[in-house]
Amino acid sequence: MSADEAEATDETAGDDPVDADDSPSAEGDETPAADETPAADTGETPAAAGTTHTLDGDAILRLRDLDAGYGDLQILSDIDLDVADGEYVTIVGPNGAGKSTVMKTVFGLTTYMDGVVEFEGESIHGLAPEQIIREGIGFVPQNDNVFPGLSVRENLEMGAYILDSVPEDQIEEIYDRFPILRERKEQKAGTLSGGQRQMVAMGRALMLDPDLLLLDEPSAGLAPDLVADMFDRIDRINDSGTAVLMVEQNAKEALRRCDRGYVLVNGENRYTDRGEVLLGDEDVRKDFLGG
Ligand SMILES: Nc1ncnc2c1ncn2[C@@H]1O[C@H](COP(=O)(O)OP(=O)(O)OP(=O)(O)O)[C@@H](O)[C@H]1O
Repeated sequence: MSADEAEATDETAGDDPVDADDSPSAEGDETPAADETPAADTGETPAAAGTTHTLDGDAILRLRDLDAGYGDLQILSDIDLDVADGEYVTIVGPNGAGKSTVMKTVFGLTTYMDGVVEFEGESIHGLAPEQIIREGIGFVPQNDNVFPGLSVRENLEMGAYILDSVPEDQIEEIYDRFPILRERKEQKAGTLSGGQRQMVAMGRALMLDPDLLLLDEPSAGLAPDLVADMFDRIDRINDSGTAVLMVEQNAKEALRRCDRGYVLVNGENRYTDRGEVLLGDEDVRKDFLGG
C-alpha cells in the first residue's frame, strides 16, 4: 500500500549513538534491489528520521506506552507502535532490542505489564493466542514454526484448527500462492528445505485470511539467493491487502520494501519513519544499518 496515509512526523533525531547492529544486514546488499536509497538518488540532503511513533489516522494495531517482558523481567518500556490497515511495517534494531518481544506481546506470548494493545479498536492484551487468531492476526515465529512430523497439507490444516471443517478453498489459495507446496503436499514438513518450511509457516498463518500478519525474521537461515524471493512473496501478500508487521535482521532490504519502519533500542522506541527516510538518515545508517 501507499505510505501516504501512514505518514510519521519528521523531527530531528538527537539521540546518542549506540553499538552498531552486528546483524547480517549486508545480505540485503546482495539482492537485486537498488543499492542506493531514494533519498540518496535525489542528491538532496536526506530528511532526518522522525521520532514520532504514532499515526495521526486510524490504525488496526495500536500499541501505547506498552510495558512487557518475561515473568518479572521487563524488556519493553513505553513502546508506541501503529500499523494502519493494509500497511507494511518493519521493526529493526540491534540484537536484544526487544523486536521479537513486541511481536510475541501482540500475540499474547509474553508477560503484559502495562499499556495499550489494541487490534481493530478492541483491547487484546490478556487474550490467548487462539483468541488472537480469531481476532484476525496471524503469527509466523522465527523458530519451530512448522510441525516437522506432519505433512505440508496437515500443517496448513493446523492453521485452521479453530474452524469446524477444513477450508478447502483456502488451502487451494495457499497452494496457488506457493505452488511448490501443492507439489509437496504429502511430504513431511521436517524434510523440506528452509525456504519451503518458511512457506509452510506463512501458509499456515494465512489459512484464516488474517488482517494482520506478524513475521519474525522470515529471511533467517535462508540462502542469500532465496532471501529476495521471500521478500517478493511478502510484498505480494501485502499487495493483496494483508497488513504486515515484520522483524528483520536484514534491515536494509526490509526498510527498502516496507511502508514505515521502527527502530527499537533497549526495549524503547528510537526512530519511526518511512523506510526510505530511515535508510537515508546518516545516524540510523551508521548506528543500526552498518553504515
Ligand atoms: N523467553 C524469554 N525469557 C526471558 N528473557 C527473554 C526471553 N526471550 C527473550 N528474552 C530476552 O529479551 C530481550 C529481548 O529479546 P528479543 O528476542 O525480543 O530481542 P530482538 O530485538 O528480537 O533480538 P534479536 O535481533 O537478537 O532476535 C533479550 O535480552 C532476551 O534475552
